Amino acid sequence: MGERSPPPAGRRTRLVSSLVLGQRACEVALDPERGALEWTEQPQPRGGRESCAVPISEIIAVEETEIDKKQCNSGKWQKMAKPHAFTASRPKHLLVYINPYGGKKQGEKIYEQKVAPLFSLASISTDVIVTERANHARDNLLEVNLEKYDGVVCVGGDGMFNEVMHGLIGRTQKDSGIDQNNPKAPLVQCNIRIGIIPAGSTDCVCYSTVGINDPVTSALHIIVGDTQPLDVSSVHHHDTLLKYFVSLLGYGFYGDILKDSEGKRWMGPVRYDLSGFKTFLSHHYYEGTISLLPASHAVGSPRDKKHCRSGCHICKQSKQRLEIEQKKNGGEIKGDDEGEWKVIRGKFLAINIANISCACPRSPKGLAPAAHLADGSSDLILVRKCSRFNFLRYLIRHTNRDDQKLARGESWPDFHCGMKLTFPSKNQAAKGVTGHTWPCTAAFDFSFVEVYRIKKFQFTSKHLEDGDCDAKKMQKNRFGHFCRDHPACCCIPPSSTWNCDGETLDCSTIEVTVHCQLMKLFARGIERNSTLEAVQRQLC
Ligand SMILES: Nc1ncnc2c1ncn2[C@@H]1O[C@H](COP(=O)(O)OP(=O)(O)OP(=O)(O)O)[C@@H](O)[C@H]1O
Repeated sequence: MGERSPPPAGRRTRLVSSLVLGQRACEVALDPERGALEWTEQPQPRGGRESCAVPISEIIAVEETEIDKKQCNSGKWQKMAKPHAFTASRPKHLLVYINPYGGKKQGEKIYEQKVAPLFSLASISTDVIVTERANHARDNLLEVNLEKYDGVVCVGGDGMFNEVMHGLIGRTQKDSGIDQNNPKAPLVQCNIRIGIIPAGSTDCVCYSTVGINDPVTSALHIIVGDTQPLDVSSVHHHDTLLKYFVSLLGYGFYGDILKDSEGKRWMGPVRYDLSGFKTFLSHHYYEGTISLLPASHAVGSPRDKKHCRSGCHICKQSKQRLEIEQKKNGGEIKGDDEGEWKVIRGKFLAINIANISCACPRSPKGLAPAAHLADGSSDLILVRKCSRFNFLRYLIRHTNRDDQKLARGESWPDFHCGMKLTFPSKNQAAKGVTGHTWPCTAAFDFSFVEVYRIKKFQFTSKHLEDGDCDAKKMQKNRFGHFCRDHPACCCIPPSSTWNCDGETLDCSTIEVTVHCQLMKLFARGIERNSTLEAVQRQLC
């Protein structure tokens, strides 16, 4: 480096040099205007010239060699004098929590073999804590001196991320004197970013925010200091905070599956398939009253095809509109000024609130394909009482093609985090197996399914509205007579359980509030032309 080429008219000086890549000679240029390092092959006698560029902000380390040295294969990577100089957002010091028991118990190995060497190459120093019990990371975050860290990394699955998130949100509110038990309290945004190194069973949050479950990709997002804001919802029972969630809050079908699977932990992930099958057969519905506050600020709808992608303009616009709305209300979240509540009563097989798409490798589109990561809203999906056959069609349709064709070789839904889709084998495709045609186009188009984009939500189970005496009557009926509607179990349970990001909640009466961009991740959202985009395109 060091040679200067004459600057093209109207452009700033570029730093130009040459580089030998194997047998090929390249011209290398540092272009400050584009913020890119470009290299172009010298023109070949037979023509053809390849050009590549990498954003300067994504360079992790530089190898330094002596100019006249013919052989430069020392393999020694030099750390740059100012390794963090490229962008101010790069982390220098990280706090890392590893769950040694998450997923296939590979957390420590994944971190040591795939992530730690990259952090070291990028001159990032770390304090590593291997957790010794559940909630170790959460409790530690409530006390540790966070000022010296530029980010927190969790190595594990969704449960581990949830723990770290609860620790950071709790710590931020505690430091700011905010009462988390007050459902109307405006929570303070957490400024410290979380990086997720996927090492769990599902890793839905990582998949929905990065587009792939790959420890190296996640490590690179952390190193280059990417930032992805993320909405978080709080769940209260009267004046008590129950939990926060970022992906799914489900009542009825998904709550019952989780409840049933709890006693089968020893079976591993297959327990969800078994409990799912059992819950599907029992076909329980639950009565209750839903009150929802539509997300009037949100641009778009749960039915549109504008999926949340890197640098999403829908998230940006929605946040701006929400801020204007809140300023109009004097910066406070006040009851009536926020909009008109809608009340829905009925019998439901499933009530799902999705903060994000809930995509995962087994369900690449997710439960709510159009849900956004940071628009201050959630997608509410109500599945009203319907026949078992129709409910199965709905479950299968979740990972179905939108063009009215059921995926060829369709299979039983995957109940763990979404629905399973089976593609035809090459042989089947060659034989022209094309699948069936159903009368509806997408999961949300069934007459018994309703979807809303919301910012607040309340639910009261019918047995609580009617008073405890009705619940007692139902308990009595349990052994009294055969239940016509529910032959599988002989009675209707008075209420289901809420499945809150994979954990059960004890209360059925709850209040949910979406907090716009409460958290920040080391991620950049799903990029266009990513692996996930390719899979999703295949599905549409
Ligand atoms: N040392 C530990 N011993 C026991 N449990 C732990 C420990 N560290 C963390 N946990 C708990 O283990 C639970 C599950 O962990 P994690 O999410 O990493 O894996 P997983 O359940 O296999 O993956 P996923 O949540 O993606 O399905 C978390 O709720 C976390 O609180």
